[in-house]
Amino acid sequence: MKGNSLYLDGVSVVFDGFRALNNLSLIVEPGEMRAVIGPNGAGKTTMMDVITGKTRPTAGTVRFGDHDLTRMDEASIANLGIGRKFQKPTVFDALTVFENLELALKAPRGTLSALHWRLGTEAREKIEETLGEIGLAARAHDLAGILSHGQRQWLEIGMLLMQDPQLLLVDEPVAGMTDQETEHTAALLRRIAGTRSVVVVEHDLEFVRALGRKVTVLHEGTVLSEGPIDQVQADPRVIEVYLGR
Ligand SMILES: Nc1ncnc2c1ncn2[C@@H]1O[C@H](COP(=O)(O)OP(=O)(O)OP(=O)(O)O)[C@@H](O)[C@H]1O
Repeated sequence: MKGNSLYLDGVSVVFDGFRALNNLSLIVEPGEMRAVIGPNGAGKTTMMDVITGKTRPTAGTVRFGDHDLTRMDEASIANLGIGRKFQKPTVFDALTVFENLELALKAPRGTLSALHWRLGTEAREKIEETLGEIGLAARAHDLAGILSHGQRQWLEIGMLLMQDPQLLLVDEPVAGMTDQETEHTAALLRRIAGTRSVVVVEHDLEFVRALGRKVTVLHEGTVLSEGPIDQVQADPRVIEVYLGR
């Protein structure tokens, strides 16, 4: 499929002599969904920060297709189509679900006034398509403030989708969710991946299993193990440093 691969090669991040990332290499293909797990302090957040330009690597290559992300600022990286969902939702409680999605739509630039109506229709269609994708069509005109924790997380994912990302980085999406919400989130992310790449950082291994995709285990800033969940869970190195604790 078309789209860009995410390519990290030999990436290190050193904070005051401490190696948060240590020669990390990782490739995420266009349309792929990758789960990243690892114990506290493994470097998962730092990896996301390096991809989004929040943290500059001390060494190594970070590319998205032909773009060298180490030379770009956060806004330019976001404009390439790399979206990040943090753990804490930032939806507007006093607006409806529909209005939150509308607000997240990129304002069309340099639009002629004659095109406004048509673009308005396109925007509405896009919002409706996204409502379907995140499973909140029936809640479109409810205030975001009355949504459940899980529904707010889905709305936030929807707000990112409004910006047509090529790569979505999702940080601990199921923390605090009910089992049913967790299952719904796995299905939602499986739907989203395919037309976009998705990198999910998560502690909940049952959720990672439900995603059913390749897993990367980080430890001490580098890749300890990579493969299907059954394979990494059976890897003695993983059992020793992470799963067995
Ligand atoms: N700005 C910073 N200055 C100094 N050390 C930092 C900084 N940011 C992160 N670290 C350290 O780097 C290591 C990796 O942190 P990181 O947050 O990337 O791990 P993580 O895998 O996301 O952990 P968690 O699962 O707890 O969120 C940790 O030991 C952390 O204390």
